[in-house]
Parts: sequence; C-alpha cells; structure tokens
Amino acid sequence: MMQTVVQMRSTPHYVWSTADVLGQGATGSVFKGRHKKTGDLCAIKTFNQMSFMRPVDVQMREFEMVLKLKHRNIVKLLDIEEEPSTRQKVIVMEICTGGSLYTILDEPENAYGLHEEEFKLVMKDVAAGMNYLREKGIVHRDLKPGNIMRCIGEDSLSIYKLTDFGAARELDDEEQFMSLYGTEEYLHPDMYERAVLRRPMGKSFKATVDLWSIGVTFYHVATGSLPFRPYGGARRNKEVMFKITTEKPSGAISGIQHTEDGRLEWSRALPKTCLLSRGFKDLLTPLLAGILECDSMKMWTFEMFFEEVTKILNMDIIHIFNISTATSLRVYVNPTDTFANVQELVAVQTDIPAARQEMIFDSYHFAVSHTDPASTYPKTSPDNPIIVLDNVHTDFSRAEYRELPKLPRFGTSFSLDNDAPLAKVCASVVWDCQRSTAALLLQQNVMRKAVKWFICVMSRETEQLRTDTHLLGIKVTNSDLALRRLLDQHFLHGKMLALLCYGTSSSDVQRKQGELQQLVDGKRECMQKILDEYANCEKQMKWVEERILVEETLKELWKDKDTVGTQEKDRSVERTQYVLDKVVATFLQFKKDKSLKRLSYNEEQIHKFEKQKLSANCIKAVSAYADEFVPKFKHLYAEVARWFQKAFLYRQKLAKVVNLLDKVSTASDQMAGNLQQSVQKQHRIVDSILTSDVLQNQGPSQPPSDVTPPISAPPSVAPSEPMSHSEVVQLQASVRAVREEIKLSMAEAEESTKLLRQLGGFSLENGIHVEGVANG
Ligand SMILES: Nc1ncnc2c1ncn2[C@@H]1O[C@H](COP(=O)(O)OP(=O)(O)OP(=O)(O)O)[C@@H](O)[C@H]1O
Repeated sequence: MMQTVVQMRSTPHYVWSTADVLGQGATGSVFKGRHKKTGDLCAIKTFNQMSFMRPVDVQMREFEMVLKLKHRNIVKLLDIEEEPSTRQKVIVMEICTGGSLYTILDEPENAYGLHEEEFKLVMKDVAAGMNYLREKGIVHRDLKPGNIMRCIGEDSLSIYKLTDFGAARELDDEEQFMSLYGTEEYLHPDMYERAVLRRPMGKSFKATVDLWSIGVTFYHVATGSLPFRPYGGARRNKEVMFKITTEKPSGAISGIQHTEDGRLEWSRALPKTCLLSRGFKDLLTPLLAGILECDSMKMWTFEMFFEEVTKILNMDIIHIFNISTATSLRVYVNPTDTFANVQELVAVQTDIPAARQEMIFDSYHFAVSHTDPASTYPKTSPDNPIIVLDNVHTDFSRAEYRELPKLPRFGTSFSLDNDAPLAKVCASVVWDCQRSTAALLLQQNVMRKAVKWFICVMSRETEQLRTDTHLLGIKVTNSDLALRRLLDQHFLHGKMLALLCYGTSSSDVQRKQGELQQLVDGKRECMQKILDEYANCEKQMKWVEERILVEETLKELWKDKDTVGTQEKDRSVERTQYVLDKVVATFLQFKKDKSLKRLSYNEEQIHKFEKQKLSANCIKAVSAYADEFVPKFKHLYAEVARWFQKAFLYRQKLAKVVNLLDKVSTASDQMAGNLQQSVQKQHRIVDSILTSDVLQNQGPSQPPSDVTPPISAPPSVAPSEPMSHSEVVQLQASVRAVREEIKLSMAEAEESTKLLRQLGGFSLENGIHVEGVANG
C-alpha cells in the first residue's frame, strides 16, 4: 500500500497540513488551514490538473465575483493566494465544519430525510442565500446538496451556506458543461437537455433553473431519496430521466420507474417513510409541486417561492395529540389565525369536525377566546400537547405507530464492496427503530397524561354541576314560595271579596271573580311536576357525583393501569441506542474496510465476525421494537380505550343531568314569570272589583241566605252582620294594604330569581356536547 506523505504547505498568510483533508472535488482538494497571524481556522482549496481545463482568467473572474458576496448563507471567500513554491493559486474560504448536505444525507441516520426542524433550517438558509444571489443578479445553476455547506452557529443550530459558484454564469461552451456533469439529477429539464443529452438549444437559463434544483434538493433532504428515479438510476437511463422530468403531470412531485422499461409511477405526496409531520408535509408538498414544474407557464416564480417559504417559516406550531389514534400531530397555524381556523386545521389532521372537537390542555379545557390570534395561545410541546377527542364518538379502534422498514437480506458471502452498503442500510433501519421507540414512549406518556387531565376535567365538571343543581334547587324553591304566596293571596282576596261583594249580583263582578279563580287553576299541579323533575335531577346528580367525586371511580379504575405500557424506567430508548451505537460502529468499520480494498487474514476474520454481530444486533433491535415495545404500546392503548369508554359513560350521565337541569330550569323560569304575571293580573282584577260602581253603591244589607260567596271561602268567614259603608271602605283599604305588601315581597322574589338566572345556564365545562345530548 502506498503511504501518502503528510506535508505542511503554506501561502503568505495561511498554513495547512495535507493530512487535514476536508473533502475532495473534481477540480481539487479542500484542506483545513489556519491564518498565520490570527490562528483563525479556514478552508483552503487547492487545484488539480482538471481545474486547468478552465482558463485561469475565467476562474479568476468567477472568484472575483464571489469575493464581493457577503451573506450569512453564502460561504465567504476570504482570499485568493499563491503557494510560493509551486506558484499555484489556492482559494481561502470560511470553514464549514458540518460538511456538505450531501455528506449529511449520506449518513444512515438521514436515510429517510432530515427531521423537521433541521429541514426548516435548510429551507430558511437556502431560500435566504438564493434571495441574496437574486438581489445581486446571480444565477447559481449548480445547486445541489453537495454545494450546500453546514456550519454550527453559536446557539449550536446549523447554518447552511451556498457554495461553489463555478457555474454561476452563462453556459455557452462545452467546457462549462463539463463542470456540471455529475450533478445531473438536480438539473432543470432544459439544462439537462443541453448539458447531459447534449442537444443544442437556444434557451437561456434563468433563475427558474435554480428553483428546480432547489425543488429536487428539498425533496432529497425531506425524504433521503431523489424525486425522479429511472430504473437503474439517472446516470444509466438518461432518456427516461428526461422523460420523467418533462412528462411529469402538474402537481406530481416524484416519478419512479420500478422495472426496466416499466411504466412511470407518479406521486403527489411525500413518502410515508419521511420523518416530516403531516402538518408540515401539507405545506411543503404544494411548494415542491410549484417549483418542480417544467411548464414555464405553470412554474412558480421566485417571488412566489420566497413568499411561501417565508410564510411557512413564520407559522406557529400547535402540538396536538389525537387520543383516538394515539397520534402526536403538529398543526401549523398562521400567527393571526383564529380559533375557528385552528379547529379547521385540526379537523384536517384528525377527521374530527370542528363542532365535535373537545380540546384539553394542562388539566383544563383549552379555552381561548374565538377572536384571539393563535400567536397568543399557551405554548405546547410534543410531550405537553393539547389532547383532542371527539365528544360525540371517539373511536379507539386504530392506534398509529411507525412500521419499521425491512432489514436487508444478509446472505453468507463476504464482500467488502457489498458489506459497507449493507451495513449502511442496517444502520438506517436501526436508526428508524430508535426514533420509533422514542416516539412510542412519548405517545404512551401523553396517553397517561390524557387520562389524568380528563379526570381533572370531569371532576371539575361534576363539581360545577353540583353547584348548578344546588342553585337550581334555590330557584325552584323560590318559584314554589311564589306560588304559595299567590295561593295565600288568592285565598285572602277570596275571603275579603266574599265579604265585600256579599249580596252583589253584578255579572261583571262575578266574571272578574271567575278570572281570579282561573289565575290559580292548575298551577299547583304544574309546580309539583317541576318539583318532581328537580328531585329526579338531584337523584341522578348524586349517582354521578358518587362515582366521580365521592368514590372517585375513574381514578380507581386507572390506578393499576399506570404501570401498563413502556415507562421511562424501562429504558427502551437507551436500550435501542446501545444496539444502534454498535451497528453504526460496524458500518464505519465496513466503510473503512471497503476503502482499504483488501484485508489481511485476521482483519477478514474480524470483518466476518462483525457481520454476524451486525445481523444479530439488527434482529435484536427490530424484534425488541416489534415484539416488546409495540405490544406494550398496544396494551396501554387498549386500557386507555377501555377507561375512556367508562369515562364517556359517566360523561353521558353528566350530560343527561345537564339536560334535565336545563329543562327544569326553563320550566321553573317560565313558572316564575307566569306567577309574576298572575300576581299583577290578580292585583288588577282585585283593584277593578274594589273600584267598581256596584261595590261603591252598595249599602248595608242583610246577606240573603241563598247567596253563596263568589269565591269559596270557609263558611265561618261569611259576615253575620251587614257591613256599614265605612266598614266596606275600611275593608277595601286593608285589601289594598295587603296587596301592596304582597307586591313588595313578589318584587323581592323576582329579584332573587333574576340573580339566579344571571348565574347562567347549565352546561358541562366549556359547553360540551356528549353523545347526541345537547347542553348549555
Ligand atoms: N468551506 C468549506 N469548508 C469545509 N469543507 C469544505 C468547504 N468547501 C468545500 N469543502 C469540502 O470539500 C469538498 C470538495 O469541495 P469542492 O468545492 O472542491 O468540490 P466540488 O463541489 O466537487 O467542486 P468542484 O467540482 O468545483 O471541484 C466538499 O464536498 C466539502 O466536503
């Protein structure tokens, strides 16, 4: 094996060791270097023979253009210097220690794409860098993951930067296309036709070519795979590649050929394996469809793209947990969205219509004003989300969890070339297993939390309803008292009027006395009905109260279930991580073995042992997930389902009480109103009798024995002596006085009824509707 000689090389201001290679490109190598005076780290690009295919002055023009660029998302070109010994030019750049996006995507961890937050950073930085180039009138023309570098910011978040401006000019000669060769998967179909298929064409390549490349790059970063895949790969099947990109239907974001000469399969959605949330996919997919559009009339403009990216990145995330499927969701909302908008978005992801969504957060109903913007909502997180359930029919028949990709077939043969990619696939599967194990634990923790929160909500609802029942009791008693007062008055008036009207045969007075009787007819029966229904309310209330508050049956039912499922203490994630570390170590070893091309006998034996261990470790991780973690998750889900079904049963009882209370309350209010009217009417009638001419002209007379009083009064109260005129006047005055007193007490009674009414209607907290029982 040839030993490479490590050398220290330098220019007037920079020094580097040839051992510190950052990467190698078609035109040269990039080393880690330092400024001689400041010691600052930098990247030094040296050139090989290939680079001389491009005239030096062309190269220098390119670098001079780049020297002027200054933006957070463009790799800064610091200097162009010459090595004194060789007189070769080197380029000094800001160093990006995180490597290129290409190397990041090549890691098994990212085989199914980057996770959402990292993807958003790529999106933000690439769009910002592109926007800057656009402002400077530069079209990059060679955007691809390999030309997007990663730095680590002071907050330890990634910063992505565009680099390699070698193609950032008009492509008018063969030589320039040479530099593009090798990046064809990302090329706009027009450029592909010219650069790869070598067909002459008169088109100039504007900013849209960059947009297309961004589309392919974003798809790659989101999924870990390229969007347009001819059978055998783009390099082998160039015509099919061109066909895919040019015949792609609008709206499709990928086209794959699964068999030789087979038909093309289009898709308008991102694959299931991708790690992005449903909420984010819903935003990203139309954007990808807009920029992966070869019809220039339909393709998005850069302004549209930039506006949409800005809009997406400014959105707030509301973390939602759909209890019926045990799914963690991310709902992307505009900061100005109202609650109705949020409910619509929740409906899209949960299939629960807005009117049936019950949201619980932090032990309370998620109660926000309907006009409050989403930006003012309390902060949610994956482990502290808003729990959403369907308050009419929560279906617990489908728990969602991630299915793992299949492990590759191992075989018995030994091959350095094949074993490294095999180990890479293995590592990517175990990575997925690790993430899925963590997701399962999170889902279970949230399910357990949901039960606790729901207990709090139901306890509060029960307490509220108990108070409501008590208040209704006061209201009903009040009405009953008012009725008694009316009846007492009626009796009193009857007695008094019997005295006053004794011997009067005026039909008018008799009619009025009849009207007085009508005012009280049937009221007692009606009141009795209200009292009976209220007693029923109390009985039902007691039933639920005993179960929810007194015996705390719901808590009791859950008590021993807290240990079901996977817990933090089971260390499921750590166990998977342990295996993952071993699998990744094997992958790195196999990668090294592959680069060595040949192994010694002992090294080969070790490699073989490692391969056996790799297989065992993969099976261990995958079976722990499939045979232990998933069944435990399902077990907990089943318990949660059972518990919620019981809770919903009590909830229905509560709703029934709410309904009953509402009925009794309405009837009692009606009765109170009716009584008040009756009292007023009673007063009017009595007044008119008292002031009637017949009574005014009535002189003292002996009561005829055959005249019965118009209103039944006990015989003992019939006057034995005829009344004098002054006695009549006196009696009239005392009737009026009694009436005034009663009026006053009726007004007081009405006041307290009003107060009770102001205490509001009866509803479960937040106006909940349960199983078709309306409340509130
Ligand atoms: N500024 C930098 N900081 C750290 N690493 C870098 C930097 N620039 C380049 N590299 C590394 O060096 C590798 C080669 O870079 P280079 O630009 O020479 O390759 P290339 O994209 O193939 O371009 P070309 O085809 O023009 O040579 C990159 O893939 C990257 O890993």
